[in-house]
Amino acid sequence: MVEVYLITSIAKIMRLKVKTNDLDYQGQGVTRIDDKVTFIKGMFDDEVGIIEITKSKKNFQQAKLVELIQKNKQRVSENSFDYAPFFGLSLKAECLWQQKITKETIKKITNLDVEVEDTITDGKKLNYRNKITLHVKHIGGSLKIGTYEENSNYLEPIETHHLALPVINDKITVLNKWLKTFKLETNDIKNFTLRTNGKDVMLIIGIKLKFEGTESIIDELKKHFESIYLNIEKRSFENLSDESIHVYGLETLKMTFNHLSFEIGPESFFQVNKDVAILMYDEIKKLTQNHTVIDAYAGMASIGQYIDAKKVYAIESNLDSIIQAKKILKVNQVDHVELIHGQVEEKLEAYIKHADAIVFDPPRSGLTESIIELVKLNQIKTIVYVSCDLKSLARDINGLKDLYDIKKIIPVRMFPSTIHMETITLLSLK
Ligand SMILES: C[S@@+](CC[C@H](N)C(=O)[O-])C[C@H]1O[C@@H](n2cnc3c(N)ncnc32)[C@H](O)[C@@H]1O
Repeated sequence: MVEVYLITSIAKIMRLKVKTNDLDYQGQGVTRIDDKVTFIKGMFDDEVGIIEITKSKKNFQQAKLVELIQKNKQRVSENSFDYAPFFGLSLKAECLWQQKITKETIKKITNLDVEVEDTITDGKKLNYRNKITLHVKHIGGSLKIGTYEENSNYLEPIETHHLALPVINDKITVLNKWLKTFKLETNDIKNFTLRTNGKDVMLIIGIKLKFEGTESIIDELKKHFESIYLNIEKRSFENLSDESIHVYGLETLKMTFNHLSFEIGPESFFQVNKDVAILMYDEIKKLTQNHTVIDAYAGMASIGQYIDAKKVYAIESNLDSIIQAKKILKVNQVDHVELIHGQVEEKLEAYIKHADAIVFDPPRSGLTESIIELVKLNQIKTIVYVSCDLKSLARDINGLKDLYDIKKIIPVRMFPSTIHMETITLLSLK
């Protein structure tokens, strides 16, 4: 029985003492209060704490931790950040949680009981991201950079981003200092994206409009960055649109990736955690050895170039990635990869007959029904499905399960200390 009692009730603030018994897929402690499931931000499972209810709905409640009284044995710190809720949890517990939610999500959506393998990890907790976007807002009379709290427009100013590589943090210090010195009036800077190859740093300044003073800002920042782009907003409020204008220094950053190298532009897709991406690609390499492979959603065909396949057909819709990939194939002396520019939905049919394996690495939305039908129609033998979203992965497995068995499913701790992860699933034709 969960111990719950009212500590205070002033106006609408309710403080309760509770014990959690589960850790949900958002990394929040879970308990029941008056038969309502309650999710508590800041708590893990098996903890006692004083909480405050922040939202109450018919079937569930949302709460936040006010004071931790008894901690989970796997808690290694009481600190946490909105963008890194698992900062306080041990490596072991984080990996087990990834296995647990993988198993549960697959079971819930497909009704299949799967054995989930050990999580792939390099053991790092912090300072791994080679790309970070920081938002910009006027606070207390000056521009501040920081991250937005989830589902809010409150900007938390930061001096350091704990997930970013140290070289990026050096530049965050530079940006903070610069914003303090040059009291900018503009409301037109939306964000700063910083990308690095570990040495050089590219700054992408996201702006709404080119405003008076843009040139002098660039002149000032030139002293501190190896490469600068302006990214002018089109219609959406997405981080990067197609409108990136090179204004200073290197046009691309050279990124080494084991025996390969890549040129990263402001919009090229590249794995944000390079060391773990190499571990993930090593696993994909084992699963596709000597096959004729379609690398679907290929980016710069980085998987296709990395694996030991007889032949790879790499399909990618982003032209910039295809252009970069074309240049880099020569540099990497890779001749087994054929690049195909276009949507997987349109191009797969023409190439599927030549292949005996497909590597799918789609965006969060996963595959379309037409792609699943095409795969089933062609009875492709091996599918390696790399996913960054468990729900769409499970939905797609559900569509394939009458013809395919899950042979392996491995969580990949690509984004340590956060609730985000990747998985590699090996599916074989029955
Ligand atoms: C998760 S990334 C994977 C990139 C690559 N496999 C890697 O490991 O670097 C997904 C890629 O799919 C591309 N993409 C998104 N929708 C697509 C579609 N319908 N057809 C082809 N490519 C698509 C994106 O441009 C992006 O490069």
